[in-house]
Amino acid sequence: MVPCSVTSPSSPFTAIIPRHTFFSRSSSLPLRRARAFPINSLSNGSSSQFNQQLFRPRDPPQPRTLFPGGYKRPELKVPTLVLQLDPAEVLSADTDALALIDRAVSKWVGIVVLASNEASGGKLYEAACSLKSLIQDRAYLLVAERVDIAAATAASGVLLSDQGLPTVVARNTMLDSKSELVVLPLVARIVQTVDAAVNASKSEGADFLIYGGGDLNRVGQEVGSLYESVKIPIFVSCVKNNMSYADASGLLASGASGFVTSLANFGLFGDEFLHKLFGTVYASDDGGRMSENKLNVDNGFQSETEVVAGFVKLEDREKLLIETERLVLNEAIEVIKRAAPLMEEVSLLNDAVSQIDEPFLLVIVGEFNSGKSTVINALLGERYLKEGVVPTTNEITFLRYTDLDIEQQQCERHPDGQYICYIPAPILKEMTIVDTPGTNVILQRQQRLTEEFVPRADLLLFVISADRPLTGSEIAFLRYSQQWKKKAVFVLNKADIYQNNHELEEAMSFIKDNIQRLLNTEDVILYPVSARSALEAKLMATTNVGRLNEELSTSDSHYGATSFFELENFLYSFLDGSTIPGMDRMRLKLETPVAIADRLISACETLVTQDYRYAKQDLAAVEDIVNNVNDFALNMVTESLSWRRQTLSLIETTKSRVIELVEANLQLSNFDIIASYAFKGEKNVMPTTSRIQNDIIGPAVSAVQKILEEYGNWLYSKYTQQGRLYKESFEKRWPSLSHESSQINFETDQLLKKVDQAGSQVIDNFSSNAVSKSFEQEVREMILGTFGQLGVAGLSASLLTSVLQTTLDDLLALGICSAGGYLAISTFPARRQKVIDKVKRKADTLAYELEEAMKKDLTEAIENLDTFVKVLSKPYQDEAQNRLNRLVEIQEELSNVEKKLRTLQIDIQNLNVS
Ligand SMILES: Nc1nc2c(ncn2[C@@H]2O[C@H](COP(=O)(O)OP(=O)(O)OP(=O)(O)O)[C@@H](O)[C@H]2O)c(=O)[nH]1
Repeated sequence: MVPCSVTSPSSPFTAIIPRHTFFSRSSSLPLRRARAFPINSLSNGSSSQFNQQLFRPRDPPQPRTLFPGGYKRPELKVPTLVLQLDPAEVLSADTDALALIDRAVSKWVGIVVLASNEASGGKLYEAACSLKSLIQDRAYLLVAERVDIAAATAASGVLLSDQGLPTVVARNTMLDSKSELVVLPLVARIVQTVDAAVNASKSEGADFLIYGGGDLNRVGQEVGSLYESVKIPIFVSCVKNNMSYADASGLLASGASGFVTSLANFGLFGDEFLHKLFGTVYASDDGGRMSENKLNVDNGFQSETEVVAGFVKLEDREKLLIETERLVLNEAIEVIKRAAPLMEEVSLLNDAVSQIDEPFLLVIVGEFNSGKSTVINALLGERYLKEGVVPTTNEITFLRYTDLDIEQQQCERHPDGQYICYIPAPILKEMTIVDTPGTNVILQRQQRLTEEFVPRADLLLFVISADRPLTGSEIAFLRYSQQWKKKAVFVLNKADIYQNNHELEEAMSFIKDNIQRLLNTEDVILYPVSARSALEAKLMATTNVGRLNEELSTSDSHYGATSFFELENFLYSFLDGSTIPGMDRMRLKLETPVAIADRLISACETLVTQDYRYAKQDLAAVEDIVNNVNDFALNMVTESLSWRRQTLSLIETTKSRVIELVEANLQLSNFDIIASYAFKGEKNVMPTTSRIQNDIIGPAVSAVQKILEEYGNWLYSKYTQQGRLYKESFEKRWPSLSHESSQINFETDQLLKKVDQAGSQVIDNFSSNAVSKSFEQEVREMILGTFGQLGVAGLSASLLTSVLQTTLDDLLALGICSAGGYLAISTFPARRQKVIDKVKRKADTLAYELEEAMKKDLTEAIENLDTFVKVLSKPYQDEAQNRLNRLVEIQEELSNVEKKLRTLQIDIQNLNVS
């Protein structure tokens, strides 16, 4: 199957979806809430066990982040429209239809469902691919029924009919098909009845429902009746209905999260209709229910959204700051992604940015059994969380506020191991409390879950148990949390176990001193409490939480309980924006993402600096290899000297032997013999000449030829071997680049081919025959010169006899011209010397030419090698240089964004300064 050419493989909003968030409305109050059951019963009921099994976090094949506890959950802003499309509509060449889809997803539509409508698999696949590239990340794309096609096209999920696959099977099939998925696929179900809706939302774990069509009044009523029992979004199918404004607003008012529309119907709505519809919904006040939606709706039609809960009700100044912060942090995210594309922890920052205006997160941490759950229960005034001597908290548990009574509270269990529980405790109006698994549990997963969560905390409440104050693992955890610059408040719980005040004070000062040393600060807040006593006291007292603290703090004499209320007072003052702790709280909230960004940026800087150093080293290594040719050349020059010496000495020896022979043979005593050869003409070779040629020069030439051949081979093997060494060095150091350079390989191989050997050419051009001939010519000229002066009278009889037949005329002429024998003969040594000089000159010239030619061969070989290395090194050099340039740019970007973060930090610190 040809893969979709769609670039974005993940669901929309991936970048801003917090891993723990189950639809953004859970970040405040759910739009629809199920009937509540006690939190503890979640782990008791059989259906919940089934759920636990279904939603057991899958162990990813490889950790994808530092926080491998689970997947991200997609986030959906409601109310929204679901656009149902037919494959034929998508594949038609109707540009108006495509433009309408484009308009729909750019503003009103959050989910697009591609109906299968009996289309062939191929058509459906094609339509899904086109749709995906058309809608991009602007809406979720779900394929009806066909999990295989949803998986193949990297759609966001699948819509199942009530007869379709079980939800969990569909989800797991999609997860299995893409091991690198970080965002959970969406699985929605079409239901036709109230029972089916309840079943699909609870035991099946569907992400949202589409309530089947039919009479809108009836459907509206049924959806309304589901309000209490189904907490996931319900969209009413109105594909076949002509929706009036009254119908649509009625459905939304009854609790529907939106409705499903066809393209044709959507075309009829018009912007005014939609503005009016959604505008009314947001403006209406139905006792809080609709206003709760406003927190989460921001896909184009909530510009004047008014946020309601706790700290999200921000002053203009804070709002402005948050906007600036969001911009800077988004910029930081981009820079981090560029600087360290593999740094998966950037998802932390994404999460932090997306939660920037969510309620304050008070995160309770501590070793297992230290009393975290009891502390939280005491804060909440009810035994909402399980307590026990064995580890009881296995998941990150978010406690959020609900104004529904205790019977209606509810928990949502997420596949990534997190609970979100809604509790009507007043403190939760102002902050979300997060219970975490103990940090020294044997199961590493729990420890990891807590560690992962630390960066997201706005304030850590560190619970230390009085029976084991400050253990090694507590210190390790504290150190870890400080890497994220987290502010922590310490609680010494179970203070009731101390026999007396002295013991307590001793423990307090031990803990304080150590924490002060560890955190390098004097400012350590430590409350000794007995959470158990405080909880018992609260439970015994009146249910009127408003009066409770006051009454207990004055009436209860138990130290632990009383001091617990001091902790509570501190936390409340922390929540009050008009107090100094309250201002601190705002700052902490704003600083949380900045601290994460800081940490990631500094990690990036370390990485980039390291990369820069590596790139520099690479560049230097390339230059070293290139420069090494000089060293190699020097060595070669030295080594080549011996070759030249050998050659020259051979020529020298030859020269000496020739001279010796000349001197021995060109004697006046055997002048007649030489002269007889001279006069016999060129056809007769003198014995001296033939000895020079055959015995001396001939063998010498062969010997020189041999040396030169060996020299050539030596040269060739040396520089090709060196060339290969260079090549291997490059390939070994940068294996990833070597396969790309096959063209380079070819070019460089050509360069390493044998050089033309000038030395051999010189010696080949040197002919011993020609040299002998020229020598003989010289001798002959010498004889004739001498003989011409001597005259015929000076010649011996034998000489005359031998020459008379052929050169009588000349001899006569010579004799007539002769001035005197003595004079003639006396010039003989000088003439012989001339011959010897000529022999010497000839030999020296040859020696010179050979030496130059051998040097030329060497130079050429070195130049070839130099060019070879330069060509070979070019891609490596370019790569290192480009990397270096890019890293310099990134360093600059990092330092710019860091400066902005600094400014932001100053602004946050000056939050109260107008
Ligand atoms: N004496 C005494 N015992 C306490 C106090 N607070 C909690 N405990 C007991 O300590 C045990 C552990 O309490 P939990 O609240 O479950 O501790 P936890 O830290 O939440 O435990 P995990 O969730 O398993 O990590 C329980 O038996 C509690 O009753 C206290 O103030 N005094």
